[in-house]
Amino acid sequence: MTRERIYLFDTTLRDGQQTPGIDFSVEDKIAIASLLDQFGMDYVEGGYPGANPTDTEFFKCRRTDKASFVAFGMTKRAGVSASNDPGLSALLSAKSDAICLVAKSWDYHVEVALGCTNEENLDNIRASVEAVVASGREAMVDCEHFFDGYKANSAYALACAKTAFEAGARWVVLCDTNGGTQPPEIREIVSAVIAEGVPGANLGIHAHNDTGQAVANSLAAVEAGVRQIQGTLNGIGERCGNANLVTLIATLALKETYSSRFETGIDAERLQELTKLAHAFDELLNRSPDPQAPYVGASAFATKAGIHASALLKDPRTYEHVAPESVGNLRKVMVSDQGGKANFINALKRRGITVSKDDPRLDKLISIVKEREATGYAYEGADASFALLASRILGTVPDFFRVESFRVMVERRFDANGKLKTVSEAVVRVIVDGETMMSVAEGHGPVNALDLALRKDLGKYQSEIADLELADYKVRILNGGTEAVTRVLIESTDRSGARWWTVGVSDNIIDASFQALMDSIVYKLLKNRDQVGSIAAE
Ligand SMILES: CC(=O)SCCNC(=O)CCNC(=O)[C@H](O)C(C)(C)COP(=O)(O)OP(=O)(O)OC[C@H]1O[C@@H](n2cnc3c(N)ncnc32)[C@H](O)[C@@H]1OP(=O)(O)O
Ligand SMILES: CC(=O)C(=O)O
Repeated sequence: MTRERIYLFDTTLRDGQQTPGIDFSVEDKIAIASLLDQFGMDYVEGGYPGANPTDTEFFKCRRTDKASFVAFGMTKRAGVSASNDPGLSALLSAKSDAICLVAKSWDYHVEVALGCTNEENLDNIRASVEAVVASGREAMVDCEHFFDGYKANSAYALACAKTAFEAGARWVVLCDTNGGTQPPEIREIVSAVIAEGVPGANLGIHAHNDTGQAVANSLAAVEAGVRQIQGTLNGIGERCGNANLVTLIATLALKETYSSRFETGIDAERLQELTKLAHAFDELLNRSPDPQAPYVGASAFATKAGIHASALLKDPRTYEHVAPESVGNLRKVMVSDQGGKANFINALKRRGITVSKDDPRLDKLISIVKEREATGYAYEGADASFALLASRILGTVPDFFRVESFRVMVERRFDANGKLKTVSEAVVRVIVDGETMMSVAEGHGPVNALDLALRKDLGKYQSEIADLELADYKVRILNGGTEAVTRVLIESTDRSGARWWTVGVSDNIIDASFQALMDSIVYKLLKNRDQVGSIAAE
């Protein structure tokens, strides 16, 4: 059976730009447009030329090779001709393959926001689309508030959509601008528009996520007949965001109910780069990827429940709706107080440690992890601390060095210029091969000072940890009050690009940090010797 083509329209650089807290530079836009283009989107909407200097600059040249490069802007205003409307002129002079015009389709908005008559608005739509078509560009119209407009005055909303289509718009995009419409309403209204003469092959959907239904609404619209979906990477966008194209791409490709009837421009091979795309985008935004993002989150194929892990290891299909590798993600079986033997055996196997199910040391490891987690440790997020603990229980870890004592001071004082300053200083005494070394360091805060002092002089191991860097530091207070128990998680990295997490728990934040720092250094020394795991493999 031939499958119908669904066109993917990405508005990350336009509606995504309307996300609170997100502000793209021209360089950001160039990088993101290139990611989207290479991934295989059909349309990349770059922004609103004429609205701000960034977007005007961005549209000075075409920014995609394969995808159609789209400029966004509003229809002409009432009372001026298309050729005399400055906004439309700016749009027409932008270097784009297509122009997406936003048009009012709710009569209430025409009255309140535009302050013109319904007829004038229809005329604005018609004249603007005709101007775009005359410029040789593909025209499309985002019918703003289409679903709310349809519910208030279906004849007028339909008239707007039909006017756009009859004037030559390749796509008439039905927008759930306020994001409150529900999937059954989307299905019913899209079907009515098609029945009124705008073919599904010319209809698109633009859904917002204000009730968490943007993806479901987009799919409902596809089921009812639309053939273009607008959305953004990782669902960014105004307020609660837009339909998440990452989720939609995977669903359309991997769920039989859609994949048997539809295809997008993303083939199975490209789909395996989906996780990379989603994470690369977060990297550009300088934010951590959402671990629970469908398909691409770090937890999307992770399990810490013992019952699940046991079955999953017999056959992954027992607890996975699709194979993680189909979207370039990974299966993760974690260790925690929710885990049974299967979780632990699998976690150890990943580190090259083979241990049999009836080995009493395995029971000991499980009970220590469970006891420690009860006091606040969290090994599922601290892989390196788990590896060290397992290595210590199942085998041995060399005593590279011993910290005899440490002292951390925080002093608030006036400096030589009379400026009030808070200074942190740490002193650490370390014994390596029977020799005591004392290091002193000042840091931005007490933990930084302790870290610097600890890594300042490790005798014969010093050169080995020269490339060790702390990448992240997370503190979690496990119960309230100033005497609370604190969990510290530290992410470390080195020149090889490897990253590892370690954990410390104490009612003293410095002590908790010290434990995590120590684990990180010892892990690094083991790692340098390729001994992570293998020392325990007996
Ligand atoms: C649902 C959406 O996401 S639509 C996209 C929304 N995105 C943005 O607004 C971001 C970019 N916008 C901007 O930078 C500015 O709003 C501009 C440059 C477009 C316009 O700025 P200004 O001319 O100062 O107008 P302002 O923003 O105050 O108000 C919008 C104007 O556009 C008019 N307008 C709104 N939609 C349309 C439309 N579809 N067709 C014609 N005119 C419209 C409004 O009536 C209002 O006109 P008024 O100034 O005569 O009252
Ligand atoms: C056009 C648009 O972004 C909307 O209606 O939501």
